[in-house]
Amino acid sequence: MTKRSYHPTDGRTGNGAASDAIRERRAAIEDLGAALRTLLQVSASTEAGADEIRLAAAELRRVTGPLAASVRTRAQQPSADDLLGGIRMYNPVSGTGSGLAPPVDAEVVDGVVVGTCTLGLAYEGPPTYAHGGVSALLLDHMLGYATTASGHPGMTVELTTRYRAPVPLQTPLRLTGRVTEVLTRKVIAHGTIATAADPDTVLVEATGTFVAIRPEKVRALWGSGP
Ligand SMILES: CCCCCCCCCCCCCCCC(=O)SCCNC(=O)CCNC(=O)[C@H](O)C(C)(C)COP(=O)(O)OP(=O)(O)OC[C@H]1O[C@@H](n2cnc3c(N)ncnc32)[C@H](O)[C@@H]1OP(=O)(O)O
Repeated sequence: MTKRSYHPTDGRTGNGAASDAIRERRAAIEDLGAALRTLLQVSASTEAGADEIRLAAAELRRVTGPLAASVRTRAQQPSADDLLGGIRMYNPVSGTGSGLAPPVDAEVVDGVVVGTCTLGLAYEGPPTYAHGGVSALLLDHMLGYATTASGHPGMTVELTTRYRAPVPLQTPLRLTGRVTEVLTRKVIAHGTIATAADPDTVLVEATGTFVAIRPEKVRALWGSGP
């Protein structure tokens, strides 16, 4: 069994060349991301009174100030990222620095991307189950990971999701993504969501088409490059 994955702070980095300062900053970003995730989940589930909620909101605005003093623009990539090394700290699905990300932890096992995550109450759609758009987000990521890992990166041009059964919150999940067909510029991939306890019962599946970006499109979208 062969496995491949990337992680920003435990040495499994893309190029292994991060300086101590970058590693330290990534660890701090992870710390903040973890705190934000806890906050997001608690904020979506707290039954505290209005006074406590207002107090927390004021405190949060206060601590945001120093961070907001130095921010990047849309045109700048995060200095802690390593695009070619596969490290994106703020990816909204897998980024350990993102409060939005569950985060999904994924690795390639024998050509299939296998991911795990648990969705908290902040991702609720129908009561006690995940929002369907969140499932689509997770699957788009798994399929995109699979196409990139197969050496055929591209952008999603079509994603078809089939919701067979609701995805339970606060339950460890198992996600998969695999490339099923490589055409000239198009790659087709398929992915699934199941619970970790019952991986053979597919709750949601998706098929996606990804298109390799032509150099002129790269220039049009990102100028000299993202
Ligand atoms: C260990 C290894 C670790 C690796 C570690 C990686 C980890 C990291 C994982 C991150 C995973 C993130 C995964 C998220 C991926 C997004 O979410 S991407 C964001 C969402 N997608 C977009 O915004 C794309 C929007 N679309 C576009 O900008 C343009 O369509 C594109 C993609 C630039 C292509 O434009 P274009 O070059 O002008 O394309 P065009 O020549 O018109 O069409 C090319 C082909 O595609 C076909 N096509 C175009 N549109 C469609 C369509 N809607 N349906 C079907 N076919 C279509 C055309 O028919 C044509 O096919 P052929 O005629 O050649 O057979």
